[in-house]
Amino acid sequence: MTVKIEAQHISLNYKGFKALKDISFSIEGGKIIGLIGRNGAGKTSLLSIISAFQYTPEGSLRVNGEEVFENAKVMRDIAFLYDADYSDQTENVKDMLDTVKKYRPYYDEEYAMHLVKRFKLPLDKAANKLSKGMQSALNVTMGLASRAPITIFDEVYLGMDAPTRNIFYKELLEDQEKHPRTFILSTHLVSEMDYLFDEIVMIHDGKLLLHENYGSLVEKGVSVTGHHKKVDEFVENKEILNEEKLGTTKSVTIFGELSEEELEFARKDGLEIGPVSLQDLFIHLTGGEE
Ligand SMILES: Nc1ncnc2c1ncn2[C@@H]1O[C@H](COP(=O)(O)OP(=O)(O)OP(=O)(O)O)[C@@H](O)[C@H]1O
Repeated sequence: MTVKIEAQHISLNYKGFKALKDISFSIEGGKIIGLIGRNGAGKTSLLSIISAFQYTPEGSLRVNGEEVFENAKVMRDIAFLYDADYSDQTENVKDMLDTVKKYRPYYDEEYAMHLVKRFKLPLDKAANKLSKGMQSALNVTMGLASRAPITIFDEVYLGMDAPTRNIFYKELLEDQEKHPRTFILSTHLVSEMDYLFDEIVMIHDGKLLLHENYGSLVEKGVSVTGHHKKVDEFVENKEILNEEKLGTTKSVTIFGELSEEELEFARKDGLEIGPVSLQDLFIHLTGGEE
C-alpha cells in the first residue's frame, strides 16, 4: 500500500526557539527518502511531526489528504523507529514483537522471524540486556516487519556494526521492492547510504534546503580526475567542492554542470569526468567542512 505525504508550511517552536521554519514538500508513495541535515538542523523534529508524535499548530501534515495528528487510523500506518532508550525495558524480544503485531495491521510474523535470524536476535532476552547494536537491530526488525505504508527510521542504525548495517540495507531494498511503501531514513552516514535513496530532503537551520530526486541532484556537480596540472587548469574559476591528490593524479569535485564543449575539451585532455557524491554536495550546500 502506498500513500502520499504532504507537508504545508510547517513550523515548530520550542519555547520561543524556531526549530522548523515554514517547511513544505510533497512525497509520492513508494519511495525511499533520505532526510539529511547537519546536527540540530531539525530532522528529528520534522520526523516527529510526520509521525504525529509532536503537534504543531503551524502548518499541516497530511497523509492521503488526512491530518495525521490524533488520527488513529492514519497513525497506525506510520511506524516511527528511533534510537530508543531501552534501559527500563524488561520485556523480551519476542514479547516486544508480539506487541508490534497487535498494533500494526500489515505486520508479517514470518518476515519478522526471518529478520530475527538474519540479525541473530535472541528472542528470550530482555531488551535492556541486549547490546546497543542488537537494540538497533530490534528497532529495524520492528520497523521492517510492520510493513507500515510509511516507515521512518531516525538514525536507528547508529549502534550497528558495518556488516549488520549491510544486512539492513539489503533487507530494506529487497522488501521495498516486494512490498512498495514509503521509507524515510534520516542519517549522517550519507556516503554509505546514498545508493538507497530515490529522493533527498535536505534541511538546514530548520529550513527546507531542497527536495529533489537523487539522480538529478548528483548531476548538479561533477568530479574531474587526471594529471594534476591539467585538472587545475580545467577547474580554474569553477566552484570547487572537494579536492584529493595522489601522486600526480588529482580529483576535484566541482559544483555546476559542464557544457558539451567543456566535456569534449576534458575528454581530449585525457580527463575523466564522473558524478559528484551526495556527501560532497551536502557539505557544500550546508556550508562547511565536516
Ligand atoms: N524539546 C526541545 N526543547 C528545546 N529545543 C529543542 C528540543 N528538541 C530539539 N530542540 C532543538 O531544536 C533543534 C533541532 O533539533 P533536532 O533534534 O530536530 O535536530 P536533528 O537534525 O535531529 O539533530 P541531530 O542530527 O543532532 O540529531 C536543535 O537546535 C535542538 O537543540
